Amino acid sequence: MFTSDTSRALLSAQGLRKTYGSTDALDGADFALMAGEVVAVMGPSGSGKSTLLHCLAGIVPPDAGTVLYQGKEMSSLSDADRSALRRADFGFVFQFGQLVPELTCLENAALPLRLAGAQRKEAEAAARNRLQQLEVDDIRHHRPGQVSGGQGQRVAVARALAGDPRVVFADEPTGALDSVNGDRVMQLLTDAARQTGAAVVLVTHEARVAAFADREIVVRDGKVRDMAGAA
Ligand SMILES: Nc1ncnc2c1ncn2[C@@H]1O[C@H](COP(=O)(O)OP(=O)(O)OP(=O)(O)O)[C@@H](O)[C@H]1O
Repeated sequence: MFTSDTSRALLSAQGLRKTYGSTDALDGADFALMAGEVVAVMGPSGSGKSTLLHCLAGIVPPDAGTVLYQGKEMSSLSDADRSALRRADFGFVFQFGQLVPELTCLENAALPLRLAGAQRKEAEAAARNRLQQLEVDDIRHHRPGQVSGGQGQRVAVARALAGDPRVVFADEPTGALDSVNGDRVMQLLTDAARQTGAAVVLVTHEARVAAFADREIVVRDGKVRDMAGAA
């Protein structure tokens, strides 16, 4: 259930504003995410969903408003500390184009851990666990160009989860897949997140994708509307 008690939230935002030229991408958006919760962010095209996700993840600085992660204001961190936080605590899945074509699926899944300083063996062992969980361990030696769209997205999810993040940010993770593959990716993503205790912020246009979440919110004209009980 949605709560305005942001003091208990793992990640929260208040009064977020972000303007691009004359466009108000966010116009006073509030948000709260509890630990382990899967929240779908819905809304029409151009309503501000991706901008909200980028501000919550510390990728884009809001023009006004605050983002608190574990009670700490993101804007108070240095760029280096924010990057370190993203590497340690956050995982990311996007619609497409996120796997490095020259690396195998296993190397791709292990990449964030390698970038965070883990040894190859240790990083690849953790990545293999996630590839198994996402049912794509068999294609671990393939390169992304040699696997299907659904398999590639499962590798991307395995990569996002390999470092045991507290929050996974997923922006239209099934947007390039047919409904059968999309549903499978969503089932595996949400099962794995629930098993590891990761919270998920899931941006999607599609009600069938949002149905995998615990709760839905709608972004409209840069503002957030809670949809608890209205699904
Ligand atoms: N980097 C940018 N430069 C200029 N305008 C931007 C930028 N990012 C977003 N916008 C604008 O801000 C508004 C919100 O964009 P955003 O991508 O957050 O919406 P969205 O709800 O995720 O849309 P979609 O569902 O189509 O992906 C749109 O009008 C968009 O054109």
